[in-house]
Amino acid sequence: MPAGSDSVKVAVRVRPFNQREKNAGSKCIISMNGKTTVITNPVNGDTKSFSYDHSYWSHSDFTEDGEGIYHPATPEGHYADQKTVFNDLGKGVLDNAWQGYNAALFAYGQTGSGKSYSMIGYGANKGIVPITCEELFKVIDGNEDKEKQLQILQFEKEGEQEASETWENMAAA
Ligand SMILES: Nc1ncnc2c1ncn2[C@@H]1O[C@H](COP(=O)(O)OP(=O)(O)OP(=O)(O)O)[C@@H](O)[C@H]1O
Repeated sequence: MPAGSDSVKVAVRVRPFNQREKNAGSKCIISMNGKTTVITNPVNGDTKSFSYDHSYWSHSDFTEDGEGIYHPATPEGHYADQKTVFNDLGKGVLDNAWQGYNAALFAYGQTGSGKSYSMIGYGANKGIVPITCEELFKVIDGNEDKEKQLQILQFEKEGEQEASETWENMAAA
């Protein structure tokens, strides 16, 4: 990554309770304050704090607009929506890619924790990958004087390249 910016960024995101968790009367033991994530032991109230580059509160305090997109319920609300996550994480990866740097973004977490939601998104709530692709093609399409080649690789299993497609902009004069 360019001088002056961090080479690695780590972010944590907490999703809303699913129906099973709601039915079970679950209590959220995570709280977030700025970049800090705090876990509270429900038995004795002990807390442990961890600091990351970003701690995203997406557990509550959101509202759904007419298109089905989730936003903070109030202008000063701390709910982290998809656009916020893209602006903080995806945009930097894209900017670095344009400058010729290799960049990688991966999601880690247990099943159902929200990896696909953040990376791909569901319905109108597009995740980092589709927003990044939109931005990528906006720039490529507006740059008709240059020849560009975009290669999409999909890895299903470690080390195994399942599919490879090449998209070329041959508009160069
Ligand atoms: N930030 C969020 N806001 C609203 N809903 C969310 C959020 N993150 C996850 N969800 C919802 O939680 C459910 C589980 O999320 P998701 O499918 O992304 O998990 P996953 O980690 O990719 O799971 P798996 O490893 O099993 O594929 C989905 O119904 C998704 O819509």
